[in-house]
Amino acid sequence: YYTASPPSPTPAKSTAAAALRLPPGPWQLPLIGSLHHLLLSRFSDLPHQALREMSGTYGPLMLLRFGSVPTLVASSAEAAREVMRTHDVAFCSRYLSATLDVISCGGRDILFSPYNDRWRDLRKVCMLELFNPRRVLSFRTVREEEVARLLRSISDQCSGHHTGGGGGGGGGVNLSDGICRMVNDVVVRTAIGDRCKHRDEFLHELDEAVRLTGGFSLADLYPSSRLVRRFSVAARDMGRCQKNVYRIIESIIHERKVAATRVPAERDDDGDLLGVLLRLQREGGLQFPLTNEIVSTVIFDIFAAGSETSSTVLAWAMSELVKNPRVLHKAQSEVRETFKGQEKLTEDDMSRLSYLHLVIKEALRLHAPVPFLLPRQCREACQVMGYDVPKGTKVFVNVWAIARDDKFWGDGEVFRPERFESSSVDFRGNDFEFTPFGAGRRICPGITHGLANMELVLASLLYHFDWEQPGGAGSGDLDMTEAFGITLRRKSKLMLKAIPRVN
Ligand code: HEM
Repeated sequence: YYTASPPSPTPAKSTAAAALRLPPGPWQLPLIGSLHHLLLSRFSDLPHQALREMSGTYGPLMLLRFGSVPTLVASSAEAAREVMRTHDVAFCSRYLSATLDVISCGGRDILFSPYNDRWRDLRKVCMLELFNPRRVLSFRTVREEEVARLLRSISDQCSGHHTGGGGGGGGGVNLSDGICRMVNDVVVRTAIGDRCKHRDEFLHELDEAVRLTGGFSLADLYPSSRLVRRFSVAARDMGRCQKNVYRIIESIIHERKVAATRVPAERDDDGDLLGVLLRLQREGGLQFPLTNEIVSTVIFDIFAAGSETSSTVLAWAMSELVKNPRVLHKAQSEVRETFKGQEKLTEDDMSRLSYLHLVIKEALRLHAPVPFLLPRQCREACQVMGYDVPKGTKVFVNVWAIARDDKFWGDGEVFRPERFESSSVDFRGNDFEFTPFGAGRRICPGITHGLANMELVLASLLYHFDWEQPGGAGSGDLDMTEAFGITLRRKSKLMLKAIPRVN
């Protein structure tokens, strides 16, 4: 046994590695490295929690080895600041695991692309066409329509128009699925101008992708072993998932191209992101050929990153509200008193609320949907908090743990939106205690978009319905178990009883 195996992906250079001052970490075994510490932990299926516990012993900057992959784990605000601000240039590339390699077509997208000119260009196009505040605002009607559809579907379930458990009784409304479909419809409409008729199949594949890309499958632990990859169930499932997802997206692109040739006069190139990408593909203008594959990967990124995150946070926010009746009552009173007598809420109304925004902030704090951020990779050897980090090391920033750290938050595990009332701590990448969207060059470009997708729906759910656990269960009984994947969802679907509010 040795305490720190050569962290560099080139173990032959062990003499050079021995001279390095590597970050601390638990002892390692040949072949599996530090994996047994994770597997033997009481949080074996929740690595973000297991690593938080380990950081209590080894400190805020740890070096572990999972299979053959040296992994740096940052677990404090100071360590996060070093990674995402002080050494942002060194850590702004992505680590492409075997499963991520498959779903991102070798990192030819934005989310998992290495730090290069193609990533910069694609990100710039999306910033201009999708993410800037003016553009986000222009999609307001889309959000209002989709929220109205969700509310109608919940009302229908309450009045028994829908089979499968009425909202007023039985098993309750499946709010997880309702929210997920609604947010996906919004994001897809903003990216391609219309709903996706294969939406449910797409969401099913996305579920699979989220589960498979957590980073701890055999293929991800031994990325250089062709044998492991060949026999890995996760790699095989991921391949199938990738084929299905790209078949759906390619059919959307194909239909769009055919429609454009049929009625060229009605072609609105700049109406949505897909139109812009197809125009750029025809006209050139980027520093690289915009192939069909790249267009598909970018559209997939937006569909996936946009809907998975916001719907996960919304499901957690509703769970916390039902679990904390005091907060639910306060948020509901604010919405109902502010808009008393109004038939429905619009986006313009959202600026008149204050507590609701704190509820969303607190849900983002307690349930950072991407617990380790998207994995980064050290591009050049550097020193972090006095330790050497070798080039090629995979990096996790445990933002989930940092946002619950009692040293900073006091009662970090408690859902208490009021904590933000007198605090200037924000999630836009400057306060490293709270970075659910990341920070630095790879910060999420969809913050405004994501917030807009959450505010109106949460306010409307509270305005139009009362919410309870089905079957008269008390609020304390609500299952809050997490399911680990590249995002952190609820393990069980959120089933709640919706009681329409009578004005
Ligand atoms: C609650 C909402 C959201 C959360 C919490 C969230 C969180 C994140 C996180 C943690 C990252 C990785 C950051 C890093 O590594 O530093 C990310 C990246 C990204 N997000 Fe979001 N996101 C949200 C909404 C959205 C939306 C609505 C979109 C698009 C419509 C979007 C598109 C992206 C893209 C394209 C990236 C990749 C950026 C890059 O690698 O350069 N996100 N997001």
